[in-house]
Amino acid sequence: MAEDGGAAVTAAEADEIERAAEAALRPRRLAEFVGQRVVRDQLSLVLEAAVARHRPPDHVLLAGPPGLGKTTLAMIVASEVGAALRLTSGPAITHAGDLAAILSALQENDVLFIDEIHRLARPAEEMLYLAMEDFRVDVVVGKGAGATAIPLSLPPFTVVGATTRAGLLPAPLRDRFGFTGHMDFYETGDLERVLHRSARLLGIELDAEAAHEIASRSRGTPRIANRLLRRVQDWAQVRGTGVADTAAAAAALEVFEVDPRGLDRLDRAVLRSLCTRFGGGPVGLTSIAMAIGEEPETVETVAEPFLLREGFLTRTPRGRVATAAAWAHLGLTAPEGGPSRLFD
Ligand SMILES: Nc1ncnc2c1ncn2[C@@H]1O[C@H](COP(=O)(O)OP(=O)(O)OP(=O)(O)O)[C@@H](O)[C@H]1O
Repeated sequence: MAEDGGAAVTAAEADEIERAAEAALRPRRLAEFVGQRVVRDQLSLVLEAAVARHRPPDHVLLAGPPGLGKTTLAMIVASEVGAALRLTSGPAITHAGDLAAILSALQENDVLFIDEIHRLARPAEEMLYLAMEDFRVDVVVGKGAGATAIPLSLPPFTVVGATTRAGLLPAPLRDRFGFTGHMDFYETGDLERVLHRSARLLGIELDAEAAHEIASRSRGTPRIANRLLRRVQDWAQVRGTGVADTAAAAAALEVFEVDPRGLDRLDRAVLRSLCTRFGGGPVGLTSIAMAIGEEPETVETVAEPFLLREGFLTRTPRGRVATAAAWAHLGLTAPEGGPSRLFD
């Protein structure tokens, strides 16, 4: 049976199982964090300097596509400086009052992780500037003309913000971060190291060729690599020899519809709609998202960065355009004078 057991599980339970499996594989210290050498070196300097000065580190912004390790790094920041971590997210803070409650409960040196910080509501954003710069929050008491702002000073703390869309952050907020780490997709070799580490933690025997096969189909993303490893583990235990070998990897990846270039259903749906419904583009992101029944943000943050990087898609001022590689990958013929003409 698969790791989520034979009994029916709800979608929420399945999510919970995935989250727990993910949490068990998180590196706890910077030295265990594989890849992202530039960000790791920069962060290591910032954290060591803060520890030497006995002061909380500067606020840190982590930018990059989902699943590259932003939450993991936020946890590492807290553990490296021996601080407690508080977690929240932009969408969870619907009123400035929610943020005021979180800020006023902070203890000295705490690390406050704000995921999807680009989705903070404007009044909360303004409150955050003040808190990050002056360690102060104005608590508004009363309503209308009688409302008064009572300043409340906060202990020194560190904000670690994560965003998939750094461009959406207003400049005043971006400027309050002393350090921005730009996270990029992982090289296959780094993902192989992530997989070997995860296999050890999961108690799976993983051979080198299988690790390479899984890594090269993981879209440069450790979260995906770990998820595929668990599916290969399922296949190996149920249908194979128990060892995550090349046969298990190839079979499991086929079952879960991950193609040899690492494209999954969403990626292929984006490319297919671009080619077959919109003649290869140019077409707007919203039209593509509507055609495949997805949110524009999902297409933009989950599928598009990988498709751009792999050269299946380009962005032009008039919209998204499928490249010759996209047509070829789908086994389709580009229209006469097709994509190449569009790049003139
Ligand atoms: N450098 C790494 N080394 C080993 N494992 C990693 C690394 N980066 C991420 N992971 C693993 O990938 C998974 C996803 O990481 P994480 O949740 O930190 O990503 P994220 O960037 O915060 O994603 P999102 O923004 O979607 O929440 C975790 O299980 C973590 O163990």
